[in-house]
Amino acid sequence: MPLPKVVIVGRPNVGKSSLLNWLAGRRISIVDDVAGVTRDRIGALVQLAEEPEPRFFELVDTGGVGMVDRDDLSDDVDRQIDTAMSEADLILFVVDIREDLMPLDEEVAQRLRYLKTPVILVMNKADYPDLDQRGGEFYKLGRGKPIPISTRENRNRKELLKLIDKMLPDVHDALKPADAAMKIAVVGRPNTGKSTFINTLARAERMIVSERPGTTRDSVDVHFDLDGLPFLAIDTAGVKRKAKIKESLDFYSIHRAERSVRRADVVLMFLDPTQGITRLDKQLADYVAKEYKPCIFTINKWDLMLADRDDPSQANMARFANVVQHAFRNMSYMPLAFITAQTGKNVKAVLNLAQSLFKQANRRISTGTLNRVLREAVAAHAPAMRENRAPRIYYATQVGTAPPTIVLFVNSPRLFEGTYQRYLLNTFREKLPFRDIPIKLYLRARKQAEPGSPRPRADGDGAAVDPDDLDLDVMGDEGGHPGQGVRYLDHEVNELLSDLDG
Ligand SMILES: Nc1nc2c(ncn2[C@@H]2O[C@H](COP(=O)(O)OP(=O)(O)OP(=O)(O)O)[C@@H](O)[C@H]2O)c(=O)[nH]1
Ligand SMILES: Nc1nc2c(ncn2[C@@H]2O[C@H](COP(=O)(O)OP(=O)(O)OP(=O)(O)O)[C@@H](O)[C@H]2O)c(=O)[nH]1
Repeated sequence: MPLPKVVIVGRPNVGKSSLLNWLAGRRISIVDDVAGVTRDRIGALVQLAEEPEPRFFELVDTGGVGMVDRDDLSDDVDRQIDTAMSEADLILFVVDIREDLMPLDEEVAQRLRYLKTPVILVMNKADYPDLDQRGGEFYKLGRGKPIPISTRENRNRKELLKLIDKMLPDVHDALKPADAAMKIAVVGRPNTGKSTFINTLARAERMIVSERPGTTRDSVDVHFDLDGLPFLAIDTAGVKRKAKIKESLDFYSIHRAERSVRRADVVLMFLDPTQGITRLDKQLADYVAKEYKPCIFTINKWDLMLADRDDPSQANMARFANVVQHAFRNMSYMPLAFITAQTGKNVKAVLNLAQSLFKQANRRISTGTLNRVLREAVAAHAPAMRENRAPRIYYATQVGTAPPTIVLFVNSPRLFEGTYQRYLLNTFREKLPFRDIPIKLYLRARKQAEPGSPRPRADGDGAAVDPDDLDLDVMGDEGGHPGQGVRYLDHEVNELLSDLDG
């Protein structure tokens, strides 16, 4: 079961980040008084049901995703909707009840109109009940009965959570059918051979290929079958169309690549070994990591690196693997594949590997297994004392898939350093079937050692929040160790496609 995702949209300054902090039970908020402050998308884990069967959803604030161009706020709205569209199970559309209905509110409503995703219209800043009646105007947005709330005065938090609980579609139903195509995004700098790769796939006899328009202009989604497994290469530019404008990886194409990444189950990040690695490659890889997408560094044009026959290919691979590991040191779990798109060498193998990553991302580990691995990890290397307090881990549970999302119940999240969290993540990857993919880790405070006993709630509804009882921000998969876990893919046996061009 994937972790249900609730995404917040709305024009600047309506209180989107305040809402996120308030629902997540955070006292320290990351709120800024300046409208449209650039910040990264942030997420938090919100608990719906208590133990013994804790139930969570992930709340994502899309405000200020990427750059916000003040002159073109609708571009920002576009990005929010894009994110919501590709990720949300439920959307919280926030407006400011103390202001009139703004054109930008209407623009958001307009864009949401075409989505199937359920939407709750949230009127924020209803600091006292008299303000609620101002909300009549927002019925115009065509979203039914809006709910007035105040993050500042802590009004209607429980009511909103109840509504979210009711509206959140049963994610079991939303599960992909087993035979659904795996979506792969082929991204990378211009000229790295992405189109050649797709064309090679499209020409392969045993692949049934069909095209249909992708989400962006000039792009298509290419369906194909490989050994009975359906694949979908998304947002592929100009398949079979050889004449194309050599666009630089500018703002537009980064935007487009990011969109493909968001839609993808697995990303193939193309690199050209003859060109080295640039800042733009890093920017793209960072985005992939931030989205917790399984990814294969696909080093194409490997034929050119083999030109020097004196250099054994393995040594050459190891050298380039080192370069990649060094450049993307936080992403050492991502496997590498060396391919020659032009001849088809390893093209099939890279797709098999993608399939394996896809499976890993969708695996669910039982709480028993997870806690056995956790106990062993802690026994091998206990977290160090901090602030004269002993960090304690009670238990862990996997609350979602794709990415695998694990909640760790601890005495106080503050006591756990990043390095210890990374140690746990690496251990999980090593001992659980998550070897090649990012894992999301949340730390949550609970006071008692035994699951099942009541814990104080970081509820916000009048209850005092213990500063320790705050959600620690998601621990990303950062700071891996260069050189660790390098895997090459160069299966001679998988050269079935190698004579395509012949
Ligand atoms: N009166 C009142 N003000 C609020 C409430 N919630 C948020 N605010 C204020 O509204 C302003 C904007 O809040 P943010 O949470 O930064 O809004 P945002 O929608 O995330 O804004 P952007 O980051 O620009 O997209 C801040 O000054 C908050 O203090 C509320 O319930 N009542
Ligand atoms: N030697 C060699 N050349 C390749 C290989 N794959 C692609 N090329 C060449 O690299 C050049 C760029 O390939 P494209 O497939 O157009 O690259 P792209 O990434 O789609 O480029 P954009 O559409 O500009 O983003 C072409 O001249 C290809 O023939 C390969 O495996 N080996």
